[in-house]
This record gives sequence, C-alpha cells and structure tokens, in this order.
Amino acid sequence: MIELDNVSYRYLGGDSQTWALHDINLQLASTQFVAFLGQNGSGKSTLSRLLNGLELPSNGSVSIDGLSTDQSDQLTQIRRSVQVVFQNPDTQQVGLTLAEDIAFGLSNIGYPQSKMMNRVKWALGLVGLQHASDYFVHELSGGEKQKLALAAVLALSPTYLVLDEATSMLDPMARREFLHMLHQIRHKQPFALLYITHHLDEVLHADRWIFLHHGKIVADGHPNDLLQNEDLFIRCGLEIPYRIRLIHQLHKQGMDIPWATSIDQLVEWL
Ligand SMILES: Nc1ncnc2c1ncn2[C@@H]1O[C@H](COP(=O)(O)OP(=O)(O)OP(=O)(O)O)[C@@H](O)[C@H]1O
Repeated sequence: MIELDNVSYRYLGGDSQTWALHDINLQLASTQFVAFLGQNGSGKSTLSRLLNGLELPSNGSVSIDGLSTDQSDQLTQIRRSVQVVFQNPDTQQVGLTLAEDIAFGLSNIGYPQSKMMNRVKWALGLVGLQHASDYFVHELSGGEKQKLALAAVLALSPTYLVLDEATSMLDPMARREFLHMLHQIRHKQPFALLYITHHLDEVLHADRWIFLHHGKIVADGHPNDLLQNEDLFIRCGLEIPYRIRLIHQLHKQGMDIPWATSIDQLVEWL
C-alpha cells in the first residue's frame, strides 16, 4: 500500500515559490490500475516524483509498504519497489546496447552476475526485443526505446509501476502497441499500475481514476461513475473524446454500452 498523508509540495526558486500539491491524502493498493488525470500543471508529475522519493514532501508524509520516503536508509528499497517510466525515453537509457542498459539497473541492486544474462533476455522478451540485445540503444525508434525503458524497470520486479505520460512522445500506432503490450505483461506478472495521462482513451479499463486540479484531488472514483460527470471534465480542462460523448448520449437514451467500446464496435452496434 502507498499512503500519502496530508502531503503538500512547494517548489522554491529565488524569491518565488509554487505550491504544486496541496493536502493530498491517498491510499493506493498494490494491485490496482489507477489513472491520474489532470491538465498541464495540475501536479501529476510532482506527485509521481514523490512516490519513489525523488522529491520529499514539504509537508506531510509518503510511505510505501510502511517505508517512509523521508528515511534515507529506506530509499533504496523504496526505489526498487516503485519504478517510474517517464515521458522521454532518451532521458532514461544509460547503456550503449540494450543488454547493457538492462544490466545496469540489475547491477545497481546487486543482482547475481551468474544469472544476469538470463534476466536481461527475460526482460527483453517481455517487450518483444529479445532479438535485439546487442543493438545500440541510439538506433532504436522512439517506440522501441520506450519498450526498452519498460523492460529495464520490469527486470527489477517492481510492486508499483508509475508511467508518467510514457506514451506522449509516441505516434498513435506505437502508443497502441505499447499499451497492448503493457496490459499483456501485467496479466502474466501483476504489479500496481499508476498511470499519469491526459488521454482518457488509455485508461478506460482502470480500476480507479483520480483527478488533480491546481494541485488538489477533485475527484476519486471508478471510471464508470466519473464519466457521468461532464462538468468535472470541463472544470479540469480535459477533453472528452467524441466516442465517449456519443456513448454518454446513448446511455441517456437507455442503451447499455460499455465505455470501452471501440469505434468499429460502436458502428456495428448502432
Ligand atoms: N522545477 C520546478 N520549479 C518550479 N515550479 C515547478 C517545477 N516543476 C513544476 N513546477 C510547477 O508545479 C506545478 C505542477 O507541475 P507538474 O509538472 O507537477 O504538473 P503536471 O500535471 O505534471 O503537468 P504536465 O501535464 O504539463 O506535465 C506547475 O505550476 C508547474 O509550473
């Protein structure tokens, strides 16, 4: 369980200060798929950096399975347990080749050398890059680099995986492929997925949605319930995809169509 108690966070710069988060109280279970939604500047990335101790709260406390992020001797364990994949794959890769890149993180946690190559191959296999272990990282496409970033964190068997707008630099096809793969992997190897995005379409299957607005939680619930609340989306500056608006209208007409129905299925259904 991740627990945030009365967490606020303030950036200090010169004479100015920005409160990025205010009084956040949250409990996140170790198995759920939770989406964090909010417009630019709402505090999502700040929150993600608090979850693995990259930043410490200005007020309040963050604990991961009972370990507090303000205890420096617990940070190694916390950072192993909570892994983050960020937006830009180029900022996350450290190895020259794919195998070196994955081995780097494993070496840092003291993974036995004798088992290293098997683990590297296993992690690359998860994301369909098993054939490319000796390729240079800089030769990969953006989509492949993000798959490598995912493999590198999954090699460490995290309990919680935070994806901070991890698909935002991918083209639509690479994004779909990445998401499909992510959910397939999660079926085989469960971990809590904490998914930060502006794209509702990517999180329709989530167990829980948390809306951030100006650094505060303004809604927390199941997608099926929150999708009924159009005002919430307007208030938070989030666009409701056309397909979702159409389904909403059809619900109002008494038609029971799942929110995750694709355009093709909708056409067929109609
Ligand atoms: N390093 C920083 N120094 C000062 N202020 C910052 C810094 N990083 C973020 N902020 C401010 O904190 C607030 C929250 O930013 P944050 O990046 O967490 O939001 P976000 O929801 O992730 O936005 P985006 O979707 O654009 O990534 C914003 O007002 C932002 O300008």
